[in-house]
Amino acid sequence: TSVSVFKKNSSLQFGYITSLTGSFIASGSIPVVDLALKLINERNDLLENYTLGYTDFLDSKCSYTSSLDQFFKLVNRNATILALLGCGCSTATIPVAEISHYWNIPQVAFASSSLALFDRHRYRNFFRTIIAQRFIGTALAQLMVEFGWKQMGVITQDEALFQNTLVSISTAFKTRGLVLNGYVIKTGGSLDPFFARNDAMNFRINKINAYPSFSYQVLCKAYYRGMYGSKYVWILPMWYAPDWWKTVSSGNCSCTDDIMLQMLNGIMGVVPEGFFPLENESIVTYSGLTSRIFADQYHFLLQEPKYENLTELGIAGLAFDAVWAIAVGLDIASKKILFGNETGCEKLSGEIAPLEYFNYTNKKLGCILKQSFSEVNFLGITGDIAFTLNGSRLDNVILCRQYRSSGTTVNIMTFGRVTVESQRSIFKFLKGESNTSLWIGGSPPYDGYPVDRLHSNHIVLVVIYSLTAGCGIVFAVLCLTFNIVYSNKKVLMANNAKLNYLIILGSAVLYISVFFFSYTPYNPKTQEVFCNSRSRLFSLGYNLCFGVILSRTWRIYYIFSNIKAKKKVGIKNWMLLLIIIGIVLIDLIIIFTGRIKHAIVRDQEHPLVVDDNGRIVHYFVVICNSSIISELFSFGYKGILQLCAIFMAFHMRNVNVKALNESKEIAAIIYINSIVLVMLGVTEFVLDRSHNAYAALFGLGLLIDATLFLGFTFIPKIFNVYFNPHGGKLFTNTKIGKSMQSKVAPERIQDEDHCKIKNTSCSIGTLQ
Ligand SMILES: NCCCC(=O)O
Repeated sequence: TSVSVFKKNSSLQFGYITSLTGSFIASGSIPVVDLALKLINERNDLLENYTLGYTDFLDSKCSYTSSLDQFFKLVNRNATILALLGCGCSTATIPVAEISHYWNIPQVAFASSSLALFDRHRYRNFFRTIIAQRFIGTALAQLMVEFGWKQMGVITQDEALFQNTLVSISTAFKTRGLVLNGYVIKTGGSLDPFFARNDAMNFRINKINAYPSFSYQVLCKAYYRGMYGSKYVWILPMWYAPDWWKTVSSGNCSCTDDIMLQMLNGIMGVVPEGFFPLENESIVTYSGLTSRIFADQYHFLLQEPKYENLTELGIAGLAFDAVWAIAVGLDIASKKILFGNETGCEKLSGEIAPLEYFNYTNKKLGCILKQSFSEVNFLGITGDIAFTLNGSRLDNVILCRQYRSSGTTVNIMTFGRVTVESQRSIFKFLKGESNTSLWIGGSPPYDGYPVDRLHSNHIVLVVIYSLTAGCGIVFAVLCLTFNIVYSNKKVLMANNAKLNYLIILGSAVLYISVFFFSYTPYNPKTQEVFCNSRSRLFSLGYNLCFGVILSRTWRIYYIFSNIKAKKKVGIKNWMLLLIIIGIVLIDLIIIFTGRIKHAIVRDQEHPLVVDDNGRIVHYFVVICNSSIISELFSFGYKGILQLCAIFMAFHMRNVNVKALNESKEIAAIIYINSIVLVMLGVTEFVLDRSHNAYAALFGLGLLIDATLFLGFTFIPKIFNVYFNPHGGKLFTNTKIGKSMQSKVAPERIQDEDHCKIKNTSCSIGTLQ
């Protein structure tokens, strides 16, 4: 049926394809299209000799293929159309807009806001009254900044419109340094990937970038997951039909209207101002209507029997303006034709002829039509209707709106607007609106952005270990005093008292390093310094002590292995010193050549903590491992030294020359140190990210080791000096086990030891 109201001389027709079914329903445009035609055809100053009408309305089903199908049907009819109104949602419009210019007709859309349609090379004859979703990202980013949010989750329906909006959001977010966690879900696909993300609950601000039925499902699912209330903010496109959330309208029954009302309350979003009829309801537009009258008439029409089953369209004003744009465009064209004005279209094929004689192959008329539509400029019900070079309207004002429900009704309130300018964008609350009217509690909810904190070790651990290490240092000072005061006692002279200074120094360094292992400064840079210091202090202290023990072990082992040799076996002081220096140096070279990598990594002991204010806290620790190779080298090196010591200690297990060779104490040190070394190695390689366990075990190992070296070296000597101040019994208890008996006569050891103590020329491995 052809729709035209008042007949003039000739009739002009446009095609009308819209999405009557599918993801986006724009059937509610029919009454306003009819209303616009009625008003246009009543006018004498517009399309004077013509009656404008559309052939019939066709359903693009908001689908790519259905839309193309309808378009081909339309252009293959006998009746020629001069323009196309359509084709509903962006998904349906895009493919038709790509080919409609081959039929030389202009296409005007009122419900296709995809950014993709900006491409003039592809969509040559395309115009639209709807504003493109160009500034949605910028406006959202501005709101994020305004409310102090840093991150947002976004679930996007896999459709052209939303894919492009997602790009616009992520570009704007990147510019502002905001975090976007996006999921794209196919239409009809499962929403689980979005909700099952590990960190889904961390995102308290979520944007649904989708058509209404998809949004319904997301909100419904969010309800059952408890993702609503004052702690969550959902952001929606704000151009949905007024009743989109109702169970009946959405065709969805997983949630009740009550549930959806609960979900809707507080939901906010942004939408270009030009989507809606003028806010100032007293301005009379080109159509002769004010926005108030338009709204009243629309609601009145929707009650009429022929329209009663249609879904109210939130953007009906754009459909109304689109019909007016077609009328004005055709009117301009008819005047150009009347005056023979074909400027810019001269070289094209086809005759300049009245509009009623237009056919799809007439490029000249097609060109005039396109040019005429480009010149359209009038005040529509939604604002100024004029097209830029890419066929879209200019609009840089984005409205910020919020659903507010009371009882069983829900209203959409505009609370602010973002004005997007080339350099910056500005958000302003509307009069009477503020954070207080927007949020329960008067301030924006927490966005779930984790607060990063550097974890420090438990204070009890730090205190206990520091006190113990302090006691250790006091003990080292006492040993030092003892070593100085009693340096002329036989028990010390017989055991290279000077080397004891190195043990004292090494142990003190180990005690000091305990503090560096247990205390963790809050500043990452200071932590790095601590990290560097502690690994070096540990190696230095350990090797000083163990170097002395090893060199002494070797001395005894060497003497007793060469006891039968004719030539006197002499081990000089400097030889032992050289061994110790060598041992220390090699490890320090390993430590210093291995690159120390500082990394701030998630604390495995406390990966995620919610603090008293409900904020998510991510704890981090600074780890400062050398490269694994250098760590392996360093511990491997210590392990090899340990094995050598065990080997020698094992072979001397039956030697017992009291006070001279300390073989029992040395053996005890070596065996106990083996266990400590294993503990340190395991801690270093396995527990480096569990900072408290690491500090506790490594610190314990160091305390044991330092005390072991000091204690076993000095306590027997202190006892000895106390009970045997003159060293009289020093050489009376000499036993040599089976393995050594064959090699040495006890009298010889005694004699040679004795000679040393008496400060004579001596050769049994004593320092000279
Ligand atoms: N404002 C409705 C947009 C729908 C679409 O572009 O598909």
